[in-house]
Amino acid sequence: MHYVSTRGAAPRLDFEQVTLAGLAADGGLYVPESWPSFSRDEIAALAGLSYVETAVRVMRPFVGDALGEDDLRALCTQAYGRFAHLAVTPLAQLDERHWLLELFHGPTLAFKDVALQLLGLLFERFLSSRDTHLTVIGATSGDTGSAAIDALAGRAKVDIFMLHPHGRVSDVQRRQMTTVRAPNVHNIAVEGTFDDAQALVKAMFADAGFAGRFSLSAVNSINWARLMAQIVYYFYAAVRLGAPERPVAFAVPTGNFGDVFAGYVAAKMGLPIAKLIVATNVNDILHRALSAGDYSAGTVTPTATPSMDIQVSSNFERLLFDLDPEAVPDQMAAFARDKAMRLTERQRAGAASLFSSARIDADEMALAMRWACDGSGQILDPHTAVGLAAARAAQLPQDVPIVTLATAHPAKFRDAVERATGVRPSLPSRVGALFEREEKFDVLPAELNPVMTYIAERATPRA
Ligand SMILES: Cc1ncc(COP(=O)(O)O)c(C=O)c1O
Ligand SMILES: N[C@@H](CCOP(=O)(O)O)C(=O)O
Repeated sequence: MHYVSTRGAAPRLDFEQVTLAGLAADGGLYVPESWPSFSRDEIAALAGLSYVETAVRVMRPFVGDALGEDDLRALCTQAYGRFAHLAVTPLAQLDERHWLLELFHGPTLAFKDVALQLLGLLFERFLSSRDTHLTVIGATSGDTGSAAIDALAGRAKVDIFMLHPHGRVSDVQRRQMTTVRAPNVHNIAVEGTFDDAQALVKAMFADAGFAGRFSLSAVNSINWARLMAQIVYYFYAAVRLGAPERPVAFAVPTGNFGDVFAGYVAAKMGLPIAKLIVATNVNDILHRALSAGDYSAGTVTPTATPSMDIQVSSNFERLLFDLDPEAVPDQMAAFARDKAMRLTERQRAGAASLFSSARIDADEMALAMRWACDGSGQILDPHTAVGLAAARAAQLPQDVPIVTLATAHPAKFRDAVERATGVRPSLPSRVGALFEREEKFDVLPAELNPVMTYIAERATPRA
């Protein structure tokens, strides 16, 4: 399997190279040259398999020759052995048609663990045979940062620099990052939004001198390996609910479009997905893009779902490329210039065949939380509640089960959950004594030079 850039001007890479590279040198995102395809029989044969076995079957075509099947199995066993639930990503039923896919049983209580626990091991594996030190730079609105730091803390040959928006993540999210004291972990709070942090990360990749000097890599979903690992749970859940015989719909609380793009890939591979429901909060660039073709970034409004307070949605570029590749370089140039661009007719029609979207405000989110709490005793995190509100509003045939991705544990957002439901969820013991540990982070302006200087002073140059 080889990978190409959405901008068409970066080298074609294999899986090992694409994992270590993160972002493409031309500013684009790597995607597989073609989608692997699963027959109905191959999908049916996933029934009854463990999460690890499902992961091996689904990811094998993407990994190609970079790892043998036994090696891939060993890494998955190690990664998912750290999850607090034997099923890794269990389903919970809310009523006769609504289900939750619980993705928060990993070490840092969010869906990011599913991919990042594996990515940490892939980095270690690929670096073990190379004389290279990796400098991982990432941007987080809270969850990617904590999951990436957990996955990389203390690993040899890697430093991680994680940028989060100062004062715009929950206290649990911040402490999960800033109380990790491994010497290879560096937390930077930027005085700006997540979009500012993400733009800084992309600008550092675009600086060939800097990227080359420090061997940069990425843990955000711009890194293909992140998305690959997220495809697995769509197969795992759909097969449990009757696929390939019965199509299943998924409602996905969305910010950077990574999680839902993994669902799109699952559909391209042959999984019968009736609909992918894109749920945004009031920062609704994706809802406007999918419903009206208008991809234009406004200012970011802080909400009770901070992980989705995003107006520049990186992985949307992968969808646009898949639907109309020639249009992408000009569209991205227009977006970089004007913070706005329009989808082509081909992109709109292609997206409409699988996606629907909804913009969920604070009241609708709180209502969904109370509905789940009163009806089935389930306490949802606010992001999951945004997904569920969109799922309940979706127009789909009655016999299609709708799975809402439960992307975080409610205890990560205790204040918002308590405000909506009156219940204050307690933190699972696996996160440790977060509130007793000392925090360490530095605050920097959201400007390229100070951030690059900070990193250059601490990172290990390429060997
Ligand atoms: C809890 C939670 N839900 C939803 C999302 C949105 O996911 P994505 O950025 O892949 O669209 C995030 C952040 O990525 C998150 O942390
Ligand atoms: N919500 C995210 C934002 C970054 O998204 P990613 O999936 O591209 O890493 C977060 O929690 O940091």
